[in-house]
Amino acid sequence: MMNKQADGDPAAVHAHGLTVRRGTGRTPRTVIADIAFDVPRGRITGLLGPSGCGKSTLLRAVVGTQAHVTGTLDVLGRPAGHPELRSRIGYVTQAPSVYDDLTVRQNLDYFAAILDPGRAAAARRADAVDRAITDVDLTTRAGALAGNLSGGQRSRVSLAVALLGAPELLVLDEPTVGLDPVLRRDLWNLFHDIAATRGATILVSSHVMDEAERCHDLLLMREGRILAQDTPEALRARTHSATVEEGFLRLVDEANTLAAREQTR
Ligand SMILES: Nc1ncnc2c1ncn2[C@@H]1O[C@H](COP(=O)(O)OP(=O)(O)OP(=O)(O)O)[C@@H](O)[C@H]1O
Repeated sequence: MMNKQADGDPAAVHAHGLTVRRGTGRTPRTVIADIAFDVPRGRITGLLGPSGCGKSTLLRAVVGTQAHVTGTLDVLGRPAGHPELRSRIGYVTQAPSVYDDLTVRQNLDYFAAILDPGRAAAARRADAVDRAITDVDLTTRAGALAGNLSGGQRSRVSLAVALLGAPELLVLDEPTVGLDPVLRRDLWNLFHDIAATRGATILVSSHVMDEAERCHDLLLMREGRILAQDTPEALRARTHSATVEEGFLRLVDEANTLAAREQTR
């Protein structure tokens, strides 16, 4: 069954009874356990949680690169991993896939040629590359070797690659990791610009709780489970907390108390 948003549009991502096991051998470990959530279209949803809670695994499941996924996982109206989704999703992994010995523009030309091959598509490819470079604000660095860029600029090249096919859904795995506060702020402003101008849905993970305040919607994750799905404002109000981080910690304490009670029954 496809889930509907409040305005009647199907959610960009709909998960129900979603379980993921990882590891080789006879007994792969359950790292995501029977979760349900929705990612609304046209908004920025932050997937927040501590290191190792399963964020990358969940994002890999959404883009269709994760094995041992069971349950319902619909993405843009298709089951995750459907071939039709390849051109509709942009995915930026934690390790930026940028060639250091190519310039920014050459990197983009290369990936554009894979996405939209053939001589007949040359003009369309050039437009897509120009637009992606402009969108990530790297016009003045288009001729620079990727190996000579700063960490923040390299992240923006990765993002530009993901934007090439004009994706409806952008999946970003901890894009701000290792960046200083100014670069992190700039990148978050860029995500908002992209969501607003391209109308794209953005699903972005982070383990830095203050980044939660920058999202429209939140999925708070802990130990392979969704602890809460809410807007930052609603979460703060519901948990009587000044920040999302404080609210998250309250929910963790509540979950721990509940689990302890269950155990003593
Ligand atoms: N290739 C793998 N084989 C087996 N287990 C794995 C593998 N990769 C990750 N895991 C386990 O799956 C769990 C979730 O890992 P995952 O990388 O999804 O977490 P994360 O929240 O993205 O962490 P981080 O913020 O550090 O990137 C962890 O317990 C991890 O040890």
